[in-house]
Amino acid sequence: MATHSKKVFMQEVATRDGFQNEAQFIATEDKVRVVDALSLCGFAKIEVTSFTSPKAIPALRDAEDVMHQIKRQPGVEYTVLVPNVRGAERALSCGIDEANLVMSMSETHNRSNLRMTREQSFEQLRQVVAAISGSRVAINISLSTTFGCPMEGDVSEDEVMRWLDRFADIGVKRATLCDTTGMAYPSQVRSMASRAQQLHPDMAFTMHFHNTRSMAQANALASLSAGINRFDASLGGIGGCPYAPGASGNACTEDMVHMLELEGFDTGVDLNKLLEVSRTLPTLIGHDIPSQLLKAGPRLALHPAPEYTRDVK
Ligand SMILES: CC(C)(COP(=O)([O-])OP(=O)([O-])OC[C@H]1O[C@@H](n2cnc3c(N)ncnc32)[C@H](O)[C@@H]1OP(=O)([O-])[O-])[C@@H](O)C(=O)NCCC(=O)NCCSC(=O)C[C@@](C)(O)CC(=O)[O-]
Repeated sequence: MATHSKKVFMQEVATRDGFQNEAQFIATEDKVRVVDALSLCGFAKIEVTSFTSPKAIPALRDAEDVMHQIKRQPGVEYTVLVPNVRGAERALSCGIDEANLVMSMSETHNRSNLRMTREQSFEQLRQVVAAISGSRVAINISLSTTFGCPMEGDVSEDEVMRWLDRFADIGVKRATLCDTTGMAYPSQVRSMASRAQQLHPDMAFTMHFHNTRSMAQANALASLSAGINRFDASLGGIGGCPYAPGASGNACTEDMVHMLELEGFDTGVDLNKLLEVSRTLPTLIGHDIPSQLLKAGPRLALHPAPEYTRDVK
């Protein structure tokens, strides 16, 4: 099952998953500046924004403007979050590379986040897939609460596989298994990842972890051991779903890249450039960020020894 490939695809989500959760509106030009800087860091994909209801997510109400103003770099895929047909129409008018569809594996979180039953969501997304299929725009489905729901508890593997089957049946070839509020743990991740790939060997899977309970890095390694090498992560570790109680920061991109590179994986991401962008975040969003690497530096960022060490005989 495990591919043992050393290539890892990093997919940056801070300007969508991170900024959606900020109380203070981030100016459009600042969002564009961050996306443009991230575009030069070596990511496979950047989730720029979301085409959700501005009443639900006021922080991203400038989605069209951001999409029209960013400077796209060759080799980077630009994706956006799409919850319904209206969102897809808006997104397609902006020349997206990928529509990242979203629905939850738990009924309660779907109702909370998207104000639809899962069946209603699926019907909306089915129409989106039918409209986009055959065009140059790729389609990904992000399955929220795959590893547990903060309101319902555990979600069974069978339930996740049932929805994966339904999306595969309508032609979706990319799927993200999302741990919305950091409930996933490594053996659960290995089991879910193995079964999903066994049932859908032609589907490209991504893992989307939150570090709510400090298990994101362990879960990333568990995913790799099960053969999944695509990861969403968020600059500075910011983010979370505003409609999931207890949601907090995503897996932090720089912390993950640092660990994966030490483990011999090729992430393609320039860690120094990334840290430069991360360093601008606290001022931009007006608060501290969870990033450990920004505080500590890479493991060989050494400190001068205290003067007195020279006199110790
Ligand atoms: C799904 C809806 C729209 C339903 O919201 P609703 O209020 O039930 O929508 P509606 O269809 O009844 O429409 C109400 C109004 O919204 C408008 N509307 C409707 N759709 C759109 C749209 N796309 N864009 C712009 N406007 C829209 C629509 O036109 C109408 O306007 P009005 O007539 O009142 O002027 C809403 O609940 C919504 O936008 N929810 C998104 C919530 C969200 O973004 N959550 C965070 C992202 S998901 C996440 O973070 C998890 C993830 C992906 O990271 C993975 C993980 O960790 O799990």
